[in-house]
Amino acid sequence: MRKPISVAEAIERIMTWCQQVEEEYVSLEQCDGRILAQHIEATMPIPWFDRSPYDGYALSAEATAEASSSHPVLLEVVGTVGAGTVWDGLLTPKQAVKIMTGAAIPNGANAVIMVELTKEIDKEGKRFVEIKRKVSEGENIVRIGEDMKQGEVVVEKGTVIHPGIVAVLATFGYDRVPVMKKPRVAIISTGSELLQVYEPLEKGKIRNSNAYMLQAQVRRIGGEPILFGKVPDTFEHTLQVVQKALREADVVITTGGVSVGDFDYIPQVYEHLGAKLLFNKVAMRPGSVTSAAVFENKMLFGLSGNPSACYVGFELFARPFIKAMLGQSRRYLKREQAVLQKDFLKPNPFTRFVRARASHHDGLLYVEPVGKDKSNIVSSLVQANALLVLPGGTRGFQAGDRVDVLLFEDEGDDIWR
Ligand SMILES: Nc1nc2c(c(=O)[nH]1)N[C@H]1C(S)=C(S)[C@@H](COP(=O)(O)OP(=O)(O)OC[C@H]3O[C@@H](n4cnc5c(N)ncnc54)[C@H](O)[C@@H]3O)O[C@H]1N2
Ligand code: MOO
Ligand SMILES: [Mg+2]
Repeated sequence: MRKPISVAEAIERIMTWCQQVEEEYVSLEQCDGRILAQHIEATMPIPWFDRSPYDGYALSAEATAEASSSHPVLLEVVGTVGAGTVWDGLLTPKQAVKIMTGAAIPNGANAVIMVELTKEIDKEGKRFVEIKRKVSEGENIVRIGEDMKQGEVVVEKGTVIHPGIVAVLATFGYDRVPVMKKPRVAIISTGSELLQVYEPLEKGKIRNSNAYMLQAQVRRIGGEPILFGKVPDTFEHTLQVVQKALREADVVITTGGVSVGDFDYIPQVYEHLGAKLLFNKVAMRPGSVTSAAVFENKMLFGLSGNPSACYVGFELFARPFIKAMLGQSRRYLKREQAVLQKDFLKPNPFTRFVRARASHHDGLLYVEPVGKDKSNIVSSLVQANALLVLPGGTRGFQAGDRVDVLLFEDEGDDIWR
């Protein structure tokens, strides 16, 4: 007899065994999608020199104090400076330097006027710029540190590196980027009925779909999946491959063979290894037989063989564990309230996680169950972007009811509620 525990209790038992992975360095070109292992602190102010945001003329604002359309001011243009070059002299109040966007402000200048507001005039072989309005001190100058101040934490560790963060890393000269090592996650499919996806079908056999589904789920959260293929349902074969996986990976996930059938060997494998069983029954549907055990500080997840139960088991248990290994605080599926769009009248003796599609309309989140809801179903995983959570002990829900949903693609929550 197996004793069911709640999902919350199962998560708690797992999470106490979680250890963060080490960090490693990858090139800037390869860092997107990885998880930052250190805070990124501004090592200098950005920009680090005063610069012009426009093409125009750098000048001393005082010289334009009396300028108007009836009394234009003429300043002598003593040079031109483009981005990347520097005008070395010291500007006097009667002078201006033509300046381009991104160029450093010359010494002596304290404002820039846009080229559209000026006219350049040639007089006795000299260049002058005509200015018909007052320019204030500091106008059109991007100041040192305006973007980022020295010492400021710009990106926190644990953040998934996205294109904007790549830009910040390049700005500070990160040629190599400290990221969390990817946890190596072994994936073992058990089942004598399983075929390679390319093998011809035979009566009673099916293709191994769970392995590839799990591989994609592991990748989606930043882990490194390692496929250990499929094993026939014998104790020896199953034990052997689990032992090999324990040697080579940080986390071991098996699918199938975890229930009470004659050829379900995962419970015996845990026992033979002397692994510490954390649970072997969770009060939930699908995936009530989901199990977890610890061997030499490595987590073994025994997920159901049924595809939808396997998918849900991964998202509820393996996902937060792997994300925590990666140092991410938002490790749990994001939970939100939504309006149910269709009746779901089945009673829920255990907490039920229904594959569903959530979508926003006019600021409200709506959710509807998708496809067939049995745990052996694959097709409903196509449309699902969320799980509808129907608490154990409830009798059924009607369209219009407020329900909880867990969102697959969201950044996630810090806590399991
Ligand atoms: N007497 C009982 N029988 C069952 C119970 C129960 O409580 N009492 N629970 C049922 C439920 S619910 C589930 S879920 C399954 C869980 O079984 P296992 O985790 O042991 O998985 P298997 O028996 O190995 O396989 C179940 C099902 O999934 C198919 N499968 C397995 N691996 C794959 C794969 N890699 N890719 C695609 N499909 C796979 C397999 O062929 C079976 O049809 O137990 C119920 N029975
Ligand atoms: O473990 Mo089964 O998927 O509960 O239906
Ligand atoms: Mg079975």
